[in-house]
Amino acid sequence: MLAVEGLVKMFGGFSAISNVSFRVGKGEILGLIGPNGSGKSTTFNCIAGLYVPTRGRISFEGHDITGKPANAICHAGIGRTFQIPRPFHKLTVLENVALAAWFGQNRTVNREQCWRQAAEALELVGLPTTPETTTEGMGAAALKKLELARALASQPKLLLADESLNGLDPSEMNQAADMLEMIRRERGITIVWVEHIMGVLMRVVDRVVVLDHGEVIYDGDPHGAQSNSAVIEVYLGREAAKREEARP
Ligand SMILES: Nc1ncnc2c1ncn2[C@@H]1O[C@H](COP(=O)(O)OP(=O)(O)OP(=O)(O)O)[C@@H](O)[C@H]1O
Repeated sequence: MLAVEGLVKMFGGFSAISNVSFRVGKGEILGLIGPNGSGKSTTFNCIAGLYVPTRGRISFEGHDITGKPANAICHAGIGRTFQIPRPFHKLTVLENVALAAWFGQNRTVNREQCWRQAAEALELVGLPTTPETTTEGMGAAALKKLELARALASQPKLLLADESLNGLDPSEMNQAADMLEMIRRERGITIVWVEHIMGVLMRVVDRVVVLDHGEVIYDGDPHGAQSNSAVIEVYLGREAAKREEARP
């Protein structure tokens, strides 16, 4: 469904990502992980149309989307969440999501459809669908759900979920992971989940791509990643990797 090939992004003379390639199959949940500064957000932003890649190719459902702007990427069927939710606080929760349905589908749906799709998205993430609910007093977990509902309202085929667990406590993290799994199950949406908290993610992803210094160091099943010495090294340090290798 999504193919990223030889992606390079330079900021001046610095390569934030130097050679990133991976594929995402329809219906998959892929975890894109790596330590701080490994290039996850840069890769994500190249796919979502916030950055124009320096080199490489990104294709979605067989169409070249490299360098297309964010609105065109969204209209093509790729929805995204942001690490820091920034809803319009002057609008109600339902209005926030209805607006995302309207602009996310390039204004091709009518008003009634927008309200209905907004209510469906809110229901799916477990937020109130009542027209008078405001964003006032919403905590981190509820704001993340609203962010997810806004992305879902644009009716994406592929959802790019950016560090959805940031700022959540352990039980909220588990709920958020379960929710992504439920979204795939209920809506058949393919998901790329960018995250740096490895544990919870491993439970629900089908495959992980691990980045380090802007390159892919592992692409495979989650269990394999947990025993892969290169992955252990970047997460826990060289000594932990040696101990792991020495284990009988
Ligand atoms: N706009 C920019 N200008 C210059 N350097 C940048 C820019 N954005 C990212 N970088 C650098 O590119 C590298 C990759 O950053 P990126 O944010 O993609 O990593 P990340 O894996 O998402 O990290 P984190 O988990 O901390 O969000 C880092 O060294 C970062 O400092």
